[in-house]
Amino acid sequence: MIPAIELNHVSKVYSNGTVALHNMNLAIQDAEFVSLVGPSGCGKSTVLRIIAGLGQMNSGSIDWGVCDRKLAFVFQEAALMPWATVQDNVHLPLKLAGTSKKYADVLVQQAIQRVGLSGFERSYPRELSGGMKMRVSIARALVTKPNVLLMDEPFGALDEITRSKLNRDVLDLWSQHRWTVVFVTHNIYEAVYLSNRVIVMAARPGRVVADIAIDAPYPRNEEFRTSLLYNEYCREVSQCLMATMNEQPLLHIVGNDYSPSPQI
Ligand SMILES: Nc1ncnc2c1ncn2[C@@H]1O[C@H](COP(=O)(O)OP(=O)(O)OP(=O)(O)O)[C@@H](O)[C@H]1O
Repeated sequence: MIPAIELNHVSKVYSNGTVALHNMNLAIQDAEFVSLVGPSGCGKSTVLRIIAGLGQMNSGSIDWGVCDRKLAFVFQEAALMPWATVQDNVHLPLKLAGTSKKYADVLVQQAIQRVGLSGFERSYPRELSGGMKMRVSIARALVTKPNVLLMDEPFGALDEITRSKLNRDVLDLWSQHRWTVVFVTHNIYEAVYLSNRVIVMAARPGRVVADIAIDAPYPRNEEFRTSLLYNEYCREVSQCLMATMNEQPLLHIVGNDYSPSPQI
């Protein structure tokens, strides 16, 4: 099967010499829910930005197996326009795309309803909780009917209960729409709960160190969260993460270039 997104030997060095990614390979299948976890600075956001075309790679390539590719990005900050209502915020990408007002109104209403915010169309961001703002942000991503959803720690700033609720809602939406999802999180429990696969990355330079299939059926519910299987997967991911923390850097910077660290 041709992967929906395939990173081949992708490397990224920022202009200040930081080797954010080195020789990263990752194949994501159509309709897969894949989470990236790893220590701070290991390049998770860089991967998302490169997939989204928001950043250039220095070497390597991305192959796309998705026909009619439509990407949407959800950031950690809801980044809503404070002066605009919920419906106007959700309408923004359609306005930018020049979608007719009549069709856009239908899409906006559908997206707001999907994220459970019906009745709040005319509310302003200041009148919403953190979780509701994040729902608006998700609605704004969904309104364009994406087939690839890139989420960069979308629930990192939320309390645990709100995060759990949004996790369930995202899984419900995903089971209906079957987007290909690449989800960045620091939270092992969230990653295991949501994903078909958890990719563990290490830092300096950013690279994949483990690819763990979460072999548990969907729909996943509270029963799964309290199961032995879930706990075992969380422990496995956690152990991989701990192992990455104890590693020595593999690369060092030489001018604007980088090369393997000398073996000691
Ligand atoms: N624009 C930039 N210029 C220079 N270095 C950058 C830039 N953006 C990121 N970096 C560096 O690249 C590395 C990877 O950053 P990135 O944000 O992708 O990591 P991350 O795993 O998403 O981190 P976090 O979990 O803290 O959000 C880090 O060392 C970071 O300091």
